[in-house]
Amino acid sequence: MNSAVPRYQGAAVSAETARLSHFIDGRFVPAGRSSFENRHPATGEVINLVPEADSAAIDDAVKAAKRALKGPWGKMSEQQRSAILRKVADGIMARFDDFLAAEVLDTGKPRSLASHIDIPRGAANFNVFADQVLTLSTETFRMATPDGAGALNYAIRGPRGVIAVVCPWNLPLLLMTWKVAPALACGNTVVVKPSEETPTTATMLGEIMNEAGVPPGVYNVVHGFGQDSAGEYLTSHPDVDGITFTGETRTGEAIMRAASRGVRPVSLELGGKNASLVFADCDMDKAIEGVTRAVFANCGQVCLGTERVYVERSMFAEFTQRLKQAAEKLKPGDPFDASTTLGPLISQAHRDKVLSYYAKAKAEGAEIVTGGGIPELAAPYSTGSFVEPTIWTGLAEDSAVMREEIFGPCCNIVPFDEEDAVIALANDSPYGLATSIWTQNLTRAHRVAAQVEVGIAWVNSWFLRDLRTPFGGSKQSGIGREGGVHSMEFYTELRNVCVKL
Ligand SMILES: NC(=O)C1=CN([C@@H]2O[C@H](COP(=O)(O)OP(=O)(O)OC[C@H]3O[C@@H](n4cnc5c(N)ncnc54)[C@H](O)[C@@H]3O)[C@@H](O)[C@H]2O)C=CC1
Ligand SMILES: O=C(O)/C=C/C=C(\O)C(=O)O
Repeated sequence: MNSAVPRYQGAAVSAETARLSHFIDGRFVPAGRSSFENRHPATGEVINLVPEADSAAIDDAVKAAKRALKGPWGKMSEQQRSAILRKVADGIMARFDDFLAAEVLDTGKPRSLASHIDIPRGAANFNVFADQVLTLSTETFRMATPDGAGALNYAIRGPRGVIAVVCPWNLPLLLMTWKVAPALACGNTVVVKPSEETPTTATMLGEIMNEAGVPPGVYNVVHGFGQDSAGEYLTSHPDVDGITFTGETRTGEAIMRAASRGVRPVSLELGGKNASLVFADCDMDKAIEGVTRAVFANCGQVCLGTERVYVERSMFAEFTQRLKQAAEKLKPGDPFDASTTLGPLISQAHRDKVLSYYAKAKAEGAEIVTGGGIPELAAPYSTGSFVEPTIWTGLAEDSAVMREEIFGPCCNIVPFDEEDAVIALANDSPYGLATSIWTQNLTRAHRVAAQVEVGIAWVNSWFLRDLRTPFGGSKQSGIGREGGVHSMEFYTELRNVCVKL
């Protein structure tokens, strides 16, 4: 056990203040130009100190990753890599409680949520891509040649090389492993830059990688911020061969600019301003349950979440009333308490941003159905970054609150009369990530799903994920798709071999 990895005993928030390390070349390395505090969003208490990588530390990590491509990792068969990835998945499950406590401390999300979604998905990502790599195929073409003998073309796949993995804070382990697992399955090596808000589980995974037999240098973790810090140093490092990023659209633009130097490929999963379309012929109970999750799960900090709810006019009043009741049932507080259903926002800075939209909604003439402020909580949660779940009606389509990604537990509900009109409203957004459609008329469901300009259209569900399916956004919500074979496409380089017979 390396002392650089904190051990979490479950719910002790203030008891443990540890110092995290980078994980470079199979070792925990505390180097950096300075360190910064990582705080528990539910209370504001410091949970660990994190080193900020300077450009020399980033260079060490990238060089280690480059060397590892030529070492035992580069010589392993798909079967060997697949077996190792399964051990990584088993390792996460064996330390489930440690990962769970670390994720809850870093994010403040309810334990019940992280134990159902974040940690199991962290393990599942490794198992899915351990399978996927074993069934990966390529094309073959036989061609005619003037001498009549012909030629045979076949494609082979190889790893792209060193992949930079830049991650956000909303689903830290889940989103990081969603990229690391396929990258490793395809034989790449990675340098991960977790969000400065949630550095712990990526660091802990280093220990699991060592135990599973992942050779040194294959998985590296460096800590720090974005611009003029670890994120920028990493994405502009000339020995990085590809960059995968999930986060805000503006950051995606900066990363594309960095990737353009040296013409490196990027995979970007960016922001959203997603709509739920609720038709009068829906199953109301299911629609309320699904839209409640889509708006408020993870305190609204999910790129796939809904911030615009369009409801057919005949049921608008009842739906609004029932969503209000569901929002008011959410219970903020200690994320380790089983009865807590609403965590805090990730930070005070993010709370300031969300509250600025609450103020804008008021200024833009919204009717506040519920919420709009900060909940009253007893210490120590009174110093956490909680906000009230909030519902508005009456906002104009061109208001800032209806156009911009807020990333908080809030939505505006709008009545509609016609199917075509609501599709046009849903599509009138610079983003194109996800939509959920609520109707029992299957013909309508297929018709609407085919017209919404998004990467993911759910019918009578939300966040129902088959990890083999294409995942990503259109318009300003991203470039490329990950998931199943689509991840394999991004994380491999194809070479055509043409053999003259
Ligand atoms: N999945 C999503 O759609 C997410 C959206 N957001 C939105 O983004 C807003 C800002 O949150 P942030 O955590 O600051 O997101 P962000 O997109 O700025 O940061 C995500 C990651 O990118 C890194 N980064 C930032 N600037 C960079 C740069 N120039 N070069 C390389 N790496 C860079 C960060 O250090 C972090 O690891 C939130 O308020 C929210 O609205 C945040 C997280 C996830
Ligand atoms: O892969 C998933 O199931 C979820 C992805 C969610 C995001 O990308 C996000 O919220 O940023």
